[in-house]
Amino acid sequence: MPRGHAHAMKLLMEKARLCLRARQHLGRFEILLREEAWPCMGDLSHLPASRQMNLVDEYGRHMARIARTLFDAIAVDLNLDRTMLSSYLLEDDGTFRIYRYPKCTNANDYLAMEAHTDSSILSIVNQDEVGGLQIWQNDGWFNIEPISNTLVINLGDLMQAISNDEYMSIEHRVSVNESKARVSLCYFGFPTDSCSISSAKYRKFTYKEFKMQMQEDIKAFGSKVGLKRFKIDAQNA
Ligand SMILES: O=C(O)CCC(=O)C(=O)O
Ligand SMILES: [Fe+2]
Repeated sequence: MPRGHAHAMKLLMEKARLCLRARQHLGRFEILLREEAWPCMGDLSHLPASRQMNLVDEYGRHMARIARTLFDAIAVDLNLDRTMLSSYLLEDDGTFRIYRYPKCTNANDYLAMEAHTDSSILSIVNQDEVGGLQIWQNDGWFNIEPISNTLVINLGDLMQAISNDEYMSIEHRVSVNESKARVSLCYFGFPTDSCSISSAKYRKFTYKEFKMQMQEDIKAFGSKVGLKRFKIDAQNA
């Protein structure tokens, strides 16, 4: 990708992503809405804003329920301490994002979202029929083809730490589409701030420490270093 273009694209996407018209605490969820999201919500757009918000809130509650069910099943598999389950995944504090990725010519030269791992416990992605989500697998990028009425679950960094690397955080990115804008609804489940995470391969840290370290790294290096910071015997960047 030409360097100048990559930079311009990055700024553009950052701007688009951070262009939050509303950042509201609606009861249980922090909801981040991108300005362009509403017009493309199709059958929702004719509804009054308060009704749209109710739907978003309701959707978030369903996502929290699904996240809880999945996490609790994984917790049984991992034999996690049952008293810790509610702090490992705090249902009341999920983050819900609605993304709209504009169509873009020269799709091969650009990315809609750079490769990354989620910092969450787990994330639930609902992508539309345009597609574009890709995961890194077997040394290559693998398309997650959209399947209607199907959600994609991405495991995040904190799941990896809790599970002592048994459930690995997946690296993913979003490609751009030349002819169609893409919309995705993404829910991210997180622990409580004070939740203490420890496993054989990681030194003990709280979710709050993880977040603070991430913010420091982003400031210093422009991107997160992530779990490597907490890995025992790892060379910290
Ligand atoms: O839009 C998507 O499908 C994925 C978004 C994503 O990976 C993220 O927000 O972390
Ligand atoms: Fe992600």
